Amino acid sequence: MTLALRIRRLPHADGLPLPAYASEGAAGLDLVAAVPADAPLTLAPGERVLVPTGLAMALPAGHEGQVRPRSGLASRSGVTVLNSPGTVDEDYRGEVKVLLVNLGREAVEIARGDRIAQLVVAPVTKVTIIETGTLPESLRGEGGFGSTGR
Ligand SMILES: O=c1ccn([C@H]2C[C@H](O)[C@@H](COP(=O)(O)OP(=O)(O)OP(=O)(O)O)O2)c(=O)[nH]1
Ligand SMILES: [Mg+2]
Repeated sequence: MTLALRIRRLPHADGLPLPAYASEGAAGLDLVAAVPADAPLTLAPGERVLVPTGLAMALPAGHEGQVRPRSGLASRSGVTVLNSPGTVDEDYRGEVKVLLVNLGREAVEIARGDRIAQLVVAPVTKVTIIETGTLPESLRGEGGFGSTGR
């Protein structure tokens, strides 16, 4: 099934490709950096930066956008999405931005049009909160954080 994703291009995304699936079966739409052509970003080791995509969107009802790292960029240079997976809410109409962090040992340059992350559109399950004094029993109980062994 294919849903429509309405995207508004902001002026600084002029001439850049819209998010696109890199292959027929790709799960994520690649997002590109909408930084000025004459002012690439340089990410020093340990530095983080909010990178503009130049795009605003209206996600399909009942869906979110997950901003995820690209494994190639991460393995090559150590650059990943700091708040991974970032959450784009269905009702967000501002510019989608990508919070990159350089976990590598060398500075990395991010130029206009570089594919920096990918957006996975996923259904959201909504719940109704019911406060209660007792929870249903379970086999696991309160065991967690390694309780089943290494
Ligand atoms: O990687 C991200 C994460 C978030 N957002 C935008 C869309 C999202 O709908 C909004 C809020 O994100 P989130 O709820 O993660 O941030 P918050 O710190 O809780 O801010 P808010 O108080 O605005 O919800 O910021 C992005 O553009 N990129
Ligand atoms: Mg929030």
